Amino acid sequence: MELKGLLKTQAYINGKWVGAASGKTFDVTNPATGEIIAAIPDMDRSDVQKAIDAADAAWPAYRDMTGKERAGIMRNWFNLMMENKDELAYLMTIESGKVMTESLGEVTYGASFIEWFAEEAKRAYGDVIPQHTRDRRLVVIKQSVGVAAAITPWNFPLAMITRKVGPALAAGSPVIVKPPSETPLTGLAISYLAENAGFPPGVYNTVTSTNSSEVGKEFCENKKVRKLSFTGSTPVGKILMSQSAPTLKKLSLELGGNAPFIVFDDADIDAAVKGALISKYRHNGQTCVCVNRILVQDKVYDEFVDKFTQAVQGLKSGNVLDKDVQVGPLINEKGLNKVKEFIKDAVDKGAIITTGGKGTGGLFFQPTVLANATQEMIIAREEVFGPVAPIFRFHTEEEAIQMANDTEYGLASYFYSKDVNRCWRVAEALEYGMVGINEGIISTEVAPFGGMKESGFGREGSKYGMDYFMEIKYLCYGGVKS
Ligand SMILES: NC(=O)c1ccc[n+]([C@@H]2O[C@H](COP(=O)([O-])OP(=O)(O)OC[C@H]3O[C@@H](n4cnc5c(N)ncnc54)[C@H](O)[C@@H]3O)[C@@H](O)[C@H]2O)c1
Ligand SMILES: O=C[C@H](O)CS(=O)(=O)O
Repeated sequence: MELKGLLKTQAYINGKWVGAASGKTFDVTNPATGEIIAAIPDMDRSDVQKAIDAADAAWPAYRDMTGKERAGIMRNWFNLMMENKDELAYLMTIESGKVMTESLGEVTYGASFIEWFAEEAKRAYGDVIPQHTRDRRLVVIKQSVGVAAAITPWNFPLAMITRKVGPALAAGSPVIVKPPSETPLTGLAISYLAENAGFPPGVYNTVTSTNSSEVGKEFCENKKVRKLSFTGSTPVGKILMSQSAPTLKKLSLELGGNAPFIVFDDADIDAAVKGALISKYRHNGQTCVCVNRILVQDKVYDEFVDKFTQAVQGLKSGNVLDKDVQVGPLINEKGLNKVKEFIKDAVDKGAIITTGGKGTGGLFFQPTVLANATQEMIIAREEVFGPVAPIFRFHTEEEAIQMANDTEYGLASYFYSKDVNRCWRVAEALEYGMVGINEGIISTEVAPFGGMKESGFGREGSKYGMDYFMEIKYLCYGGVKS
């Protein structure tokens, strides 16, 4: 696979490809090989201010377009992403270490948000309200919120961007994207496709920087930015929320998780093993909705541990560019060391490694299963963000729900049971924004993605997604002669 023109090494502001005013750059490296892929602009606040000014200047004309006109440009962009799927996936794999099959899947998943919101752009319906007096007429309209900034994480270099800019662009809001310094190249590539799709200059902007806290402060403090949508860790989400208070910035926060995966004794165990495997080891365990804790009812605990261990041992490692490889590297040393630290803590507190537990060179680590896990272990309370599955034992439904909810996070959760009444009871009792019932993969553009508690607030995708980038305005017409 060769790069045919989607490797962009400059940032994209106001319809132009530019470097940092300072001339500074930073390297993007391949986590699977350690090789440098490219050097790209290391921007500061003055560069970001230029992007914000360009977006603000483009806003009036863009918001005055009809939803149908915006939809046409978005449809072009969706088509270009799909036409360039292989090259986008290749770029994503070499900069993120995501195995090729998952990168191909992410391009389709990420592009689906543009397809979905191109359609939603034509349906930003308001209301006509039956008037409360004879001489008035009441109408509600929805309008673009204004310039929207997006800060995104490294684990989904394309989909976390399109899940934000899709509703914004559909609503008539120009965007400034700050992709992660670990994986910015895919974001720059889709900026090039956005340019070719026909977005007017200033409507779509991408700034690149290792000075993420400075960029974040500019987004929070600059009054021209009306909306900030962030996806990343909970600690950073809290920083942004406190920084946004002085300007009362509209916020959407998609933050960390600690997903429970409950297996009841009436579950289809083979289906539960399959669901837990794909949900846990997707992107090497580096997704916010990956299973972080597997809770298995006493009667089926040993059967599940045995079958799940065997399934994990069947996962194929190797060259992440090969389409049959399922296990890639961790994103960096910090991620690798966190995995090792969590395993050591668990083993010191009584966990038993049934498979894995060792590094295999570089940033690669064996998919690992820990039996005999307990609530005292760090891995019970924090997302490991790596290929480690701790398996906890429980006795009653009430205990399972208590264990599952015993966390400050509330993003995704999963459980397997064939008892319909139990399914309703448990689904309603789990304190999570999303619940997979006999299913380990739940994310889709047609359903609302998001969490509660310290996993953040707001929803992305679905018919609800655009409302986070729109203002609701009430018009009251008086003096109407009946
Ligand atoms: N809820 C979701 O949809 C979702 C999706 C993906 C990842 N995540 C979470 O993200 C985390 C992993 O991603 P990560 O390591 O990139 O997270 P991170 O919070 O370290 O970084 C996310 C983004 O924020 C930027 N950033 C870092 N510090 C900042 C600051 N002080 N001000 C402004 N921006 C700052 C980074 O450069 C990056 O672009 C995990 O906790 C995972 O659960 C959540
Ligand atoms: O890691 C976070 C992503 O939101 C996961 S998913 O691709 O949306 O399931």
